[in-house]
Amino acid sequence: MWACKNEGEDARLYQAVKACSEFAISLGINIPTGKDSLSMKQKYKDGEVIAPGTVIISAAGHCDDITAVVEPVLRKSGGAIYYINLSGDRYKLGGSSFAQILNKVGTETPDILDAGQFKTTFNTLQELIKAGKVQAGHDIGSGGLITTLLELCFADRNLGASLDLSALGDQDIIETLFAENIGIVFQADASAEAILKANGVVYHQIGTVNETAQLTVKNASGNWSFDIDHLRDVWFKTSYLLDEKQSGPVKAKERFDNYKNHVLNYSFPLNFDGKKPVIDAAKPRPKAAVLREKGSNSERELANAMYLAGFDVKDVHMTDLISGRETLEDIQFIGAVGGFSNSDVLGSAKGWAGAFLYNEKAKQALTNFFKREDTLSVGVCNGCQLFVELGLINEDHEEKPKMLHNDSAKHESIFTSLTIQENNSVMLSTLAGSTLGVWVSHGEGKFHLPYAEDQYHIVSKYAYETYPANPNGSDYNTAMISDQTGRHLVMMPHIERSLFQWHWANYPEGRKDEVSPWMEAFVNAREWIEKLAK
Ligand SMILES: NC(=O)CC[C@H](N)C(=O)O
Repeated sequence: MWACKNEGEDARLYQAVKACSEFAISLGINIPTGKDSLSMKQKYKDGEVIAPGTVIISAAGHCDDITAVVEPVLRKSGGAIYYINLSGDRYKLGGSSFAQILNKVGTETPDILDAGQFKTTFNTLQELIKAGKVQAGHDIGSGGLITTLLELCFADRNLGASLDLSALGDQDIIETLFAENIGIVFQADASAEAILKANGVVYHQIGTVNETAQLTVKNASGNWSFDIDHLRDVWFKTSYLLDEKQSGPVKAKERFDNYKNHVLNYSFPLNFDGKKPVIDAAKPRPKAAVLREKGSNSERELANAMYLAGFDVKDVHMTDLISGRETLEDIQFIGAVGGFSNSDVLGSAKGWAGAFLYNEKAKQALTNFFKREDTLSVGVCNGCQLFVELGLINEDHEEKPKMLHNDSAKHESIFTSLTIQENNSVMLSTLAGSTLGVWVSHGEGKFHLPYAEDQYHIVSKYAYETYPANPNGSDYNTAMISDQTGRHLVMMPHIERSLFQWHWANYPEGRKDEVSPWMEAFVNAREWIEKLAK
C-alpha cells in the first residue's frame, strides 16, 4: 500500500518493489501476484495524511508432514535455547514497535544482508524440524527478541528461562532486545549444533529453560529479570481493552482474570491405546449420513470420523431431502454439521430448522428417522442448534431447551477442555470420567435449560465453570446433552474437529496417537448398531 504521486513516494515504492524482486529471485521463489492500493492519502479540511508505504506478503509453501509442528512454547524437558540472526545485520531500531512507543520512526531499519545465507539457514532449520530435533520455536518480528522470548514462556505456567546474550555483542541492551532484525529463537537437542555447523549456519546458544516464571537476561553490561506472570498480563491487556468494548466490563474482566488460570488438564480413558479403529472388511458397513445446508462446514471432518469408525457415509444436502431424493430410510446414523447455515440470519440454525418445518418431504424424512428405534443422531454446533430448535431433545418438556447468544455477546473460538459425566449417551457413556480437549467455535452456544438439572441428560460439561473455559455461560455449565433414550446427542463443541493428536491445540506430551480419545464415540455408535442387528 503506497501513497503514490506524492513527493518521493513513487521512488520509494520503486525501491521497495525492486528489493522484493531481487530477494525473491535470490531465494528462487516467485511472487505470482500482487494487489496494490496506491491511493493511501486522506484529505481533511485542515490537512492531508499520508499512510506509510507498506509491503505485506502472504506466503504459501508445500508441507509434507502436518504433524511435524514446532510450537511457540518452551518445553520444560527440552534442550537449550538457540538464537539465529537471520538478517545478518546490526541491531537497528528504525521502524520498530519500540521506536513507535517513543513516537519515533527512526532512521535505520534492519535489512537481510545475505539472501543465500538466509536460504541455507531456513533449509537447515527445516532439516532439523524433520529430524525431530526442534522442540519449540518462534520468529523474531514485532517487539523484537524480548517479545519472542516472553511469548515462548506465556503459554505455560511455571515456565521461565535464563539467558546470556553476551555472544550477541556488547551493544546497548535495548537494541539487542527490541530491534526487529529478522531472526529466530528455538529450543533444540544438542545434536542440532553439528548440523548447523556443517551447513555453515551461525547460531548462538543463549540459555536454558527452567521452572520458575522468571526470565533472566544478562550480557556484558548487566543483568535483568522479568516477571513472566506480570508481563503476560501486560501483553494481554490490549486484548482485554478490546474485549471491554465487545463484551462489556464484566465478561472482559472475567476473561482477563481467568485466561491464565484455566490450565488444560486432561484425563484420558484408561483403555485408550491411541490406535485407529480396525474395521472388519468382511462385514457390511452400517449406513450413516452427514446432513448439511447452504453455509454448513466441517462436513468432511464429520464424514471422516464416521468413515474411520466403520460407517458407509453419505452426503445429504437439504436439497436432497426437500426434493425427496433422499428419505433417510436406509440410514441408521445421521450427523447434522456445524457452520453458518443461511449465514445465521435471524439466528443460528433458525433458517435450517425452517427448511425442515416448511418442506413436507424433508420434515417427513426427519420425523420418520427420529421415530425409528434403530437410529442414532448427533448434532454438532450448528447441528446442535438445529436439533434443539426443532425440539428433538426433551420432546416431552412443555418448555423446551433453547440455544442463546454467548454471555460474552460475541463469537468464541477457543480450545477448551470438557469433562464427560456419567451419562446415557450411546456415543459417550464409555468415556464417562474423562477430561478431554476440544475445539469450540460459536456465537450462540448457551444452553438455556428452564428446568432443574435432573430433568436433563447432561453428557458433558466444560472443565471450568467460568468464562472463557466455559465460552458461553450455559446453564449447569452444559456442553452436550442427549435425549432420554441416549440415542440422540447434541453438542456445541466440535469433537469431529478434535479427532487427531494434530487437531488439538494442546496434547499430552510424549504421545504419538493415531486418533484422539474422541474417536471412541463414533466407534460406540457403530458397535451399538451392529449389536442391534444381531
Ligand atoms: N461452528 C458452528 O457451527 C457455529 C454455529 C453458529 N453459526 C454460531 O455461531 O453459533
